[in-house]
Amino acid sequence: MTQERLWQVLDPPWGDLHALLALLCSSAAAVGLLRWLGRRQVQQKMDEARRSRHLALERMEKAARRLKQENPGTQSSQILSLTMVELAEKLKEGSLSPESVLYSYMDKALEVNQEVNCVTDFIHGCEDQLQELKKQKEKGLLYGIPISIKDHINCKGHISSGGMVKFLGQVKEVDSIIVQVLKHQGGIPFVKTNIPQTMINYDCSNLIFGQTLNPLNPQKSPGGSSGGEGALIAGGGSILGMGSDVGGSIRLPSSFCGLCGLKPTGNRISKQGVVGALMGMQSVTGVLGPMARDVDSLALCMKALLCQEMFQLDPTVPPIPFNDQQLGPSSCRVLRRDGYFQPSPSMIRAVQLTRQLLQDAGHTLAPFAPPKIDYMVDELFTRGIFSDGAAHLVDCFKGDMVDPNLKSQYNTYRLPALLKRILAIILKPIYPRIARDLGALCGVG
Ligand SMILES: CCCCCCCC/C=C\CCCCCCCC(=O)NCC(=O)O
Repeated sequence: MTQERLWQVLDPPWGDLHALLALLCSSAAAVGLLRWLGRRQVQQKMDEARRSRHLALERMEKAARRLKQENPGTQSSQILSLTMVELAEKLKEGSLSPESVLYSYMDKALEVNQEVNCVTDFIHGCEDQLQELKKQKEKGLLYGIPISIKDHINCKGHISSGGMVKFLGQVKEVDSIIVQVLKHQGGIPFVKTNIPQTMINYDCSNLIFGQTLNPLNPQKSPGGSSGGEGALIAGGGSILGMGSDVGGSIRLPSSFCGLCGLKPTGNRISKQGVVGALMGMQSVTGVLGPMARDVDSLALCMKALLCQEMFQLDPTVPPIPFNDQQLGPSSCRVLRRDGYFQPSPSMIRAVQLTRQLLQDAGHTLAPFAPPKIDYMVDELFTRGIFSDGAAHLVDCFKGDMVDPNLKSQYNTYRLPALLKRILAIILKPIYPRIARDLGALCGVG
């Protein structure tokens, strides 16, 4: 009776329940088919990107072989053992040729990549650049230095994937400003390196290019998000790399891989020409910066980057050159613990040793305790980077698959704000920190 009345009200054109069921089933099948097609499209794009990488690495192998044949008698192991400052000097005085240095690093990078999966592309224009260098009237500060570039920093003729399917196939038509300046200073960008999907992560894995391992211990992560850089430089396949950092993406992989990394002050280096998942946030500034084996290399790189070329190409960068003076004895603050994360015994020991070394080198040291650490982390940092409630970040996953390493993070980001707030209230007595994270993930407004 009720069913009959329902049919009367609905006045179904199909006539009976079977037709309704058939419609429901076929709708479900259509949805399933569309999803399957969508996933297949994503899979095809990822396969295509992997094929391109494979071809690029084959091309790199051939180029290295050719350069080797053209420069017989080069002592690659000797070149690879030089510090960046020593290498720069030898290149400048002409006792080493940019060709021999480039192919030594290309060879080594290919070897390291086999072990830890850190290279995503070969910047084939580096061969033309060897010729360009010969035309430059003055030898720049990075003359002939091979440089690795994090995936998301645009290089002409290459994609910047950000570890996301949505950026695949978008070949960049111009170099980012940082790459233009590196080239202006004689540097030779030669490979691009792996990152985690979206780069908002401290590991280094994405579904397109896979997981990067730590060359010091392949059971471990190199850290992220500039993890491909960390792994390649620590493995000896690059002497200088360009990374980026919002909340640790240069500092963490540098630390995990036993390297030096610098997160410069916001807007010190132009960010024009990079892709990312967190665009436009103003309160927490993302920056590009160098990673290398020692501090002198970072200083040389910063000196090279902070030049007229950079200030002219991007007038929003304050035209303040590198200040050599500050490399002398200085007054430093030592952060023994930040009051938020528990340091491991090895970290405590490392800080103590560094403190001693700095003191012995004549620096004046004083303790430093960051004020209001909980407020800084939760309210200024987390709420700052997710000021839109992580909406833009969640949007980046549309038409993509989520890397298993990011699943729990992603699922948390996409909870409705009301649910995040309710969960925060429930979890507050047991897990106050997670509760504060959830509150901060609601964003502002
Ligand atoms: C049960 C799961 C709970 C998940 C809670 C998630 C809370 C997330 C809070 C903060 C995460 C912040 C991650 C920031 C990573 C930043 C890395 C970075 O610097 N990337 C920028 C870059 O590469 O340029």
